Amino acid sequence: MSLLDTTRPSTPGKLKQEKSLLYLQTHHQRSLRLYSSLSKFALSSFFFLIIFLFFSLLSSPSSPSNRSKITNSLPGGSQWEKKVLKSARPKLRAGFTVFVTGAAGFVGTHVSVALKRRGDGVLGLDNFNHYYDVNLKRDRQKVLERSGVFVVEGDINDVKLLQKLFDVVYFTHVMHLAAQAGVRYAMQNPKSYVNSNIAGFVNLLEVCKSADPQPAIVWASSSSVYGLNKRVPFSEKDRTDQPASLYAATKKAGEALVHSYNHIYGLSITGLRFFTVYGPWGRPDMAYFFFTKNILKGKEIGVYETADGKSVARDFTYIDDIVKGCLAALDTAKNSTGSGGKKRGPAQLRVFNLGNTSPVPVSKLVSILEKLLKVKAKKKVLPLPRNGDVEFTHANISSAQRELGYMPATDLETGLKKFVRWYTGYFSGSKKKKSW
Ligand SMILES: O=C(O)[C@H]1O[C@H](OP(=O)(O)OP(=O)(O)OC[C@H]2O[C@@H](n3ccc(=O)[nH]c3=O)[C@H](O)[C@@H]2O)[C@H](O)[C@@H](O)[C@@H]1O
Repeated sequence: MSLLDTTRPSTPGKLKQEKSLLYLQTHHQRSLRLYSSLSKFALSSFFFLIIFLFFSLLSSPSSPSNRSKITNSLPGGSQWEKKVLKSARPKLRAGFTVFVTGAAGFVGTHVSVALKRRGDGVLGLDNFNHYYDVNLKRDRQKVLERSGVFVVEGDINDVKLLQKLFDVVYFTHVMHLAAQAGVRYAMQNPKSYVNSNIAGFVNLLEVCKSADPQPAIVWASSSSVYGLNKRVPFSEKDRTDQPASLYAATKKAGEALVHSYNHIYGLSITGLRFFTVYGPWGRPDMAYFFFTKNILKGKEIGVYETADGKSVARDFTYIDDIVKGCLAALDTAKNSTGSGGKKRGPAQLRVFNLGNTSPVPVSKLVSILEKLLKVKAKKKVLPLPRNGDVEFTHANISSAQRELGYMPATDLETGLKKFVRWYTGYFSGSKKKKSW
């Protein structure tokens, strides 16, 4: 319109015609210009888009090369399978191929490293749950990696994953240590105990029973199955039908489950009743660990005593002794007799106490820690809460001694010294943290 406004027509009649003609012409020209610049813009945008898509396809994770890299490192991918096979391959010809569940746990890490060191193949599995500090589990995983043990991140409740692992590797043995541990936490989260210690265990047994050939299984039961048993020292022949906690009940359930899998499917199974295992890289939910932490921080610690005024006592067992017992159980395990879910004959079924045979009152544990840490503890004596704790534990180990050659060699003071050395190194952030 501005062009029309500035053109002054000579006659008014002509003006209308000229004006409309001029309007049509200029409108047409403007439209042409507009269309041409629009089409130029569209064309260049189109080219720009093509170039952008081309480069983003090249660099994006979904480009064919990257995509295959990612899928290869996921469970089932070829890189992943390579790692699994490398870790599981024994160095020695007669070496075992052991599947260790709960491999990034306290006992799992120690057992896996010991097996790998002596030349067995080890594949780990761990779900890295948040029951306690995951950083500690990740640091244990680094230790395992340095020893050549690959830990698959997954849960024993994941049947497909277990199946996949058993398809890829022929395991001669399974060392089943994955569990929801801790006596007192069972009151807060009972389901997690049922989920891991019963449902997860059944999944694992199902996969093992169908494997061809079947592996021999060694698994972690607990001293807590003795519950309210009063006969001391606790013998494998004593009654275990009075669990004092849900945790103990799920471990006892595990013992009943393995009986049926042994009976029906011919799986060779050995249960190990661990007695309050302690040591470097231990579990922060256990008393010796959080007592150390709280004593060093000047915080109060609650020391339980029985109704008649005695300190509760535990048959504290050092980790290295437990590792020896686990390896001996694997070494003496006979082959399973079934295959592909069918039993061919009776199979081995064993249960052993792995303890230290010398119960120590918790008050004594505290005085040893005070001496080692050179700090006086702020103790508060409390009545033993009704949360599933038992008053004392004491292992009779004659059966393990006879059949496994098990002989604990570390007393509580020596073991705690090693724990305190590790603890102070690890939490000071020094390079010692990285050493095993
Ligand atoms: O061997 C076992 O059967 C069990 O050993 C430990 O269970 P627990 O012996 O209760 O070990 P802690 O929780 O470290 O307790 C050790 C002792 O310290 C006492 N305690 C615990 C906590 C506390 O605040 N004060 C205290 O005096 C307990 O009553 C117990 O006598 C493990 O946590 C279980 O997973 C394992 O199965």
